[in-house]
Amino acid sequence: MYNFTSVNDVQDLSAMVNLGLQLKKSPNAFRELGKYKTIGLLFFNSSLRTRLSTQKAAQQLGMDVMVMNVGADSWQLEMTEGVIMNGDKAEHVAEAAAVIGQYCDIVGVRSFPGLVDRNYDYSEQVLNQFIKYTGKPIVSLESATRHPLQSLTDLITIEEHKKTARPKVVLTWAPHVKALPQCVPNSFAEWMNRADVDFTIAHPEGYELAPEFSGNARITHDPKAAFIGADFIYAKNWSSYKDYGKILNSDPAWMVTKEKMDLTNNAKFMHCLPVRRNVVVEDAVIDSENSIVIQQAGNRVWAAQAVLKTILESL
Ligand SMILES: CCC[C@H](NC(=O)CCC(=O)O)C(=O)O
Ligand SMILES: NC(=O)OP(=O)(O)O
Repeated sequence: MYNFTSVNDVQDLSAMVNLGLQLKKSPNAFRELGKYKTIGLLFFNSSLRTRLSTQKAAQQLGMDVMVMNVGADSWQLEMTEGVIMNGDKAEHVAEAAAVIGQYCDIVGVRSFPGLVDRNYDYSEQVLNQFIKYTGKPIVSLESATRHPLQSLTDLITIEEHKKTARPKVVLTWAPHVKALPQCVPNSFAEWMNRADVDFTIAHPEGYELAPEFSGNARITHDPKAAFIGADFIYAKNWSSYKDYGKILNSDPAWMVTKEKMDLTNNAKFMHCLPVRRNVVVEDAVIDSENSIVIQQAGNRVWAAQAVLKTILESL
């Protein structure tokens, strides 16, 4: 594996999941592998889990780590090709990425979508420019359309906690006060459609994900029905893909409540975090023993370490 930007970069999904679980048991088994190698982690947007877990994973493989908040710590970058740079942006991504590629053996990039121009976002302009100009392996730390480290984490967590061979997994939309990316649900759906699970997506009308992501998932527009008999409830807000970047619904009936969780097969509650308590999910659920959001966040380290180990072995 060279780049890690989507599930398509993973040759053997169950082997990658098992590697994550193996590393969780023996975190320092490969501490020599990344010695004298450097990873650069670039953040155009905020992060807690991705920033800390990826650093920890790299350190546990013996790597040196450099972290930069692009635009805040560095120069404002011009991302558009062929423009006259007479505005407020001092550096073009062509030079910035190429220079970063001189310093790093692997580069991680977080760059959320603008949620204005769907074609621009869904063509992954920013991620592809770093792939083009760094000349080094790129790991997505959440791009304009996907969050693959989160999705590998989610699959590892489901594998760890499932009680049946083919669990019923439900991705349920939940309200939010802001227009959020489709990255996490896109990516979760992409990975679940390749995993051995019974997968349902529940969302209001108008929140259909792009078909290349929702795939053959069962879809329902009923905020309760999918909870019946579920083994895993994965809650997430996203803005409309069809009416791009818009908030079409804020009905609190879509919030995850104990009443709805009581319809499940004693389901585990999952969320990628950060989560808006009592908007997305009520305290009674996220504070219950059915919530595995902290264990899920802990597994971010093992997902990142499995990916970095696999890339290091191909260098
Ligand atoms: C891992 C999730 C990152 C991001 N979440 C947010 O931007 C939440 C921001 C907020 O709640 O104000 C998202 O939804 O893609
Ligand atoms: N889930 C996740 O990626 O969290 P951060 O945005 O805090 O990194």
